[in-house]
Order: sequence, then C-alpha cells, then structure tokens
Amino acid sequence: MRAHEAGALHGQAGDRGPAWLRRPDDVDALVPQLWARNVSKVDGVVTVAGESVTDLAEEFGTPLYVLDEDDFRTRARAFRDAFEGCEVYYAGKSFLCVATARWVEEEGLSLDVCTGGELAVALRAGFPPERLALHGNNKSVAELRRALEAGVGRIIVDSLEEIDRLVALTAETGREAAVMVRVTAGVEAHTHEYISTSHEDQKFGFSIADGAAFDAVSRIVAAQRPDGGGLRFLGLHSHIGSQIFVADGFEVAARRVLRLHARIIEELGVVPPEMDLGGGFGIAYTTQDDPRSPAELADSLLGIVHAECRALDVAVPHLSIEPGRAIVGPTTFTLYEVGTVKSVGLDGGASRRYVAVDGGMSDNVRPALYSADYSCTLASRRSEAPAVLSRVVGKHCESGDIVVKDEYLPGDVAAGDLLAVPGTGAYCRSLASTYNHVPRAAVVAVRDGEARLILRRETEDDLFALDVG
Ligand SMILES: Cc1ncc(COP(=O)(O)O)c(C=O)c1O
Ligand SMILES: N[C@@H](CCCC[NH3+])C(=O)O
Repeated sequence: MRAHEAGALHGQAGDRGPAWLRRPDDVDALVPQLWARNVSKVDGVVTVAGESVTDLAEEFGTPLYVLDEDDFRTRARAFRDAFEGCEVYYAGKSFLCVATARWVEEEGLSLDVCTGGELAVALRAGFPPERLALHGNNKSVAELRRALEAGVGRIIVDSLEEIDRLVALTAETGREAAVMVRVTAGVEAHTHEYISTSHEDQKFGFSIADGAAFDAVSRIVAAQRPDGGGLRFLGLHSHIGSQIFVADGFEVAARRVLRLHARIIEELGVVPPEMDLGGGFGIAYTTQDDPRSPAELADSLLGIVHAECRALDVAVPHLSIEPGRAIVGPTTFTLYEVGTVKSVGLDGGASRRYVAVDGGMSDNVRPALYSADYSCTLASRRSEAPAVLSRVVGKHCESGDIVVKDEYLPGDVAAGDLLAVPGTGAYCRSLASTYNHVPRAAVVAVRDGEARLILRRETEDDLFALDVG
C-alpha cells in the first residue's frame, strides 16, 4: 500500500496529477487490471457479465457491491491449480457469506475462518468441516467447543491459554484437536503497519526469536496421547501480513519457519507433517500496483521451500496457503450514485472538486483506516466533457470519509450519475459498519447475464430491531 500525497489540484497549470492516475484524455477507458474479468464499458455504461449497472442500480439500489461470480471462481481455481499438491484455504475474513462459501467448496478449496461468526456462516453453507481451519488470537472456550463438536479440520493455536483450553476440551468431549502453531518470524512486511502481522511487537502468534514458538510446540507434543485423542500437532503456521507484492518477506519467513520445523524434528523427535505459509498476496487498486499471478507466486514460494528443505535435509511438509484478497478483491466493484458536486477554493487560486456519493466509509473504511488508494470511473453514460481532477467522498459526518482521493472524472459529472470503484471485493463489505445509522449495502453476484442478490441490503427495520430501548 502506498500513502500518496496528491499535490495535483484542478486549476493548477501543467499539473497532471499523481503518477497512478490515468491521463485526463483517457478518462473514459477502463484499466483492465483493476476490474473483474467480465466487466467492460458499452457506450459508456459499465456492464458486468452482460448486466448494465443502470439496470442493477434500478433493481437493487445503490450503494451496491457488484460481484463477478465467474471471476471469483476463476481466481479460486487459478490458485488451486497453481498450488497443485498443496491445500489452498480461502481466507473468509476478506468476504464471506453463504454463497461465497459454496463457491469455494465447489471449486475445491478449503476455508479459513477466524471467529465463531465466520465458522457459523461456513457451517450454514454446509461447508465440509474437515476442510475448515479456525484462526483467531483470542478464541473463546465456546468457539473452540463449537469447532471441536463440528469436526473442524484444524485449529491454528495462538496462545498458551488456548492450548490449555484445548487440552481440557478434548478430554471433556473425547474429540481430537488437530492443531497448527502460529509463529511470528520477525519479518517487516512491506505493507501498512496495521496489516503487517509478523514483526515482533504485535499480538499474533508465538515468536520464533524468543523461543516462545518452540515452547508452545513442546507443550502440545507433550500433551499428545499415544492412543490418539487429545491434541495432534500438524505443523507450523506463518502469515506475514496483507497486500504484499515483494517476495523477500515470504522468503525470510519461510526460511525461519523451516529452521524451526527442522529443530522440532531434531529435538522433539516428531516430524510435523504440514506447514502453512498464510496469505497476503497483493492486488491492483491503482495502476501503480503490479501483482504477481498465482503461478508466479507458486513458483517463488514453492521454490524457496524446496531449496530450504534441501539445505536443512528435511522432507518437504505438505504445504498450505490462505489467500483472501487475491481471490475476492478484484472480483467486485462498488456502485454509487452521485448526490452533490462542490468546488472548493484553495490557497493560490486553485480549487478542488468534491464529488459526494451515497455511501462512503460505512461500505469502504480502507481509505480512512489505511490511507488506501482506489480509482473510479463514471459508470452510467459516456461524456465528452474535459476531465477534472476530483475527490470522491461519502455522506458520513467525517472529513476523512474519502472514497477515492484523486481521480480524473468528466467535468460534467452531476447528481444522478453512477460511479463505479473497482477492487472492493476484499475487506469492504466484511469491514462495513452502520456508522451514522446508514444501513449496510447489498451484494449482488452476476453470472451469465443474471444478477442474484447474495447479501440483501440492511433496512431501517434491521437497525430498529437492535434498539430495544
Ligand atoms: C492468518 C491469516 N491468513 C490469511 C489472511 C488473508 O490475507 P489476504 O487477504 O491478504 O490474502 C490473513 C489476513 O491478513 C490472516 O491473518
Ligand atoms: N483489513 C485489512 C486486511 C486485514 C487482513 C487480516 N489479517 C485490509 O483491508 O487490508
């Protein structure tokens, strides 16, 4: 992620805006790498899999998350095929509902859930429990009990308390718990601090450097019962962060995790059969982002692991990965209706054009939370008007309620126009709030010319249902 400071304002002579913006004379075109595969413009109108956004807005209202189902399935399959022989867990935190859980199942992937709520959605979708992994840095006894009773395939242990809870629960229920141990490799991932998860000073996992990871594994191995039951140690788990483009963080982490893996074999006399390298693969939000394909990622990750296993003289464990954003992120765009357009005078005679839409930080908090950059396009008509550098903002009572910080839009954009923001499939609906009592937006999946509601829009009655005062 890049935190850009855009100095380019409407009215400043010769200013072409930040480097990631399209040329102002090219403003009508879609930049293919930012959009789902079945999205195009027909006479200026954005269409997805044969459905126009004008029809979608009329039928489902705005703001609306529009998901290209075929693109989701294709990306899921691409990971499955590229990582053949490994397990691919879709990270449900990026976006999970019954429909997406079913697509993941049908495409042959497994599923990572990180709370009792996500587990409940997966079970409701009929997802095979043995293909579920339960994450979380503070799993409650109730969440662990439910996972054991449902027959969840693996639990990724994140604290000593959790080990004790599992020892007690397995004894009480007579069920076995297959566990991995989440470790922190001490890697500074090249991403925003808040979505970096493997440096030393943060809440996830057990540190390799200070010995906590080895101690946690020792405790689990000591708790294994020769007759089965109790805890069964599957291996180590490492996840270094999210929206990462460069391989060096994965490389350093894989080396450190594999060294610990080798130490476990040598000192504890057990061969962990598996290893999970987590997710975190970056996607394109602007033209400056240059993501790797699943095949390139597989090449580099598997190459690192195989080389390191050779060097350590250990067998390659059965590997798994957990991509979320890279599967669902690019499949979705958010459709908004413009409500107001305002030109604000700035020092030096320049002005900034604010285009306000009918959603904002309640449907995409990522710009406010991580200074995340997005792009957008006029979606409902063609325009020949000269482009104007614009800031797209939401309707919330916060000045940080920015949807797209800088984008060229036709100068005649006005109330009633539709705007589409691509790349909103991951961590937008899943992080959505009802701030200012704005009901959460609907998600519609489009496939072969048919639009299907997969999450309905929240209503005022839904909001009132909680207010028991
Ligand atoms: C343990 C774990 N696995 C997988 C993911 C998915 O990450 P991403 O959506 O960036 O692929 C996350 C989120 O960062 C995570 O914490
Ligand atoms: N919510 C973050 C990703 C968090 C990943 C989960 N550990 C984002 O939007 O980028």
